[in-house]
Amino acid sequence: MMAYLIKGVSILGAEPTDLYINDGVISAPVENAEVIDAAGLVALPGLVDVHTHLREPGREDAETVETGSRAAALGGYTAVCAMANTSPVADTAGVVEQVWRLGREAGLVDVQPIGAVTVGLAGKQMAELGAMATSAANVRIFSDDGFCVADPKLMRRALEYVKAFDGVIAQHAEEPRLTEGAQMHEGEVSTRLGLTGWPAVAEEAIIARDVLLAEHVGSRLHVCHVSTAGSVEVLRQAKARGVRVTAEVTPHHLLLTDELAAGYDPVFKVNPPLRTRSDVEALRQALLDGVIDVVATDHAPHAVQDKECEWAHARPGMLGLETALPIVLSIYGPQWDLIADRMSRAPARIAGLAGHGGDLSVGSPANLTLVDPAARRVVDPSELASRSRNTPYAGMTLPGRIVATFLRGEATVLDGKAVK
Ligand SMILES: NC(=O)N[C@@H](CC(=O)O)C(=O)O
Repeated sequence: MMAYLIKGVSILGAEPTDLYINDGVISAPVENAEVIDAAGLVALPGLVDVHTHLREPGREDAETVETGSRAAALGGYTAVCAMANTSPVADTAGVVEQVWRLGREAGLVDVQPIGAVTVGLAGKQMAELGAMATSAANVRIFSDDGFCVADPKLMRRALEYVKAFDGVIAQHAEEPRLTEGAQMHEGEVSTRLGLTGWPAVAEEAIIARDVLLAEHVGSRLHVCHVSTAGSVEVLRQAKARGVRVTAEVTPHHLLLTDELAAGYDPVFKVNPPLRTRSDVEALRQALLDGVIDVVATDHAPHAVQDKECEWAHARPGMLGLETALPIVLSIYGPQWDLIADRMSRAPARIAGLAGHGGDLSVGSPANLTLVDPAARRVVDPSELASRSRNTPYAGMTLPGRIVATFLRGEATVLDGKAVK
């Protein structure tokens, strides 16, 4: 294994220093290390995504574990949690072990499978959560993402069940009766465009119900892709009462608004939908306050035929892994400690991923990324490592180039390029 000397790097914005990597860990100085000139670069703990769609098994035309892992490494990630809405659904020990094994084989990031809450994501019958938890994949997060666990009795039972192994239910909060036929955020713009609306209350009502259920049974709830100002208020109150709830926001909900639907370009169709400017402002503040714990990408690759079609027929979802850090940097600037917390430490804690989200001290696992905050890059969809092209940021100039990423001391990205 190669040893590295990362020369003159700023750890989380501190004074430049030399960082050595040897034998998979941050080490004391060693001889014969490969020197990386890191003047002007910032070292962060490797990013961790609690919400990634890798599409394998089933939709390898949109993404595979390997292509998604490469996109993740290029985005500065060292671990991603793979959502269960594959085909077949990741609702058995067999499927989660398959995804976990594919992640190991790709060897670019740690791929931690998420298990489905219900069989086939159908919301009727609880999946074998225990079997997934005790499998080689060691599943701790369970989610029907793409669908809401709408049945309150089933949600309660799932919350109770995962307590036995300190698991967490990650809820896609969407009251399905309130979003039937929905195409975009319900508001002024949807009225103008004549598209069926997805009202904010459909998200807020489920979060309100679920924090009460989690409180009642004393279990852990995680809320996926929070998108409205009202949801932030529900979460703020629940946290103040001590409910064990965590929440994520996506880069696109921190940046984009429903006005973008006006061109009917399906690249802006996503679930939950892009909201209003005041929602965006509330989400930004909530991430600062810690009411929202993490930035999660909800990286949702889709094949061309599923995206480049009429708005109503297009699948919802956007790419996220390769642009997340630049988007966050463009919003918050060089607040490195905040970025490290919301994109690495907190997600590693939620997902129970020991070895990630560390402090880069000597002896700790060398999971880290080097960023050039001064570099700017125009997003070119054809240059992305993802197998899909559905980025909403095409043509935008974003700050922050990911120069290198290390997974347990092995370089996965060097000079801004994937090593394998
Ligand atoms: N977030 C999305 O817009 N899409 C997700 C699933 C979903 O939440 O609908 C996907 O898997 O494509």
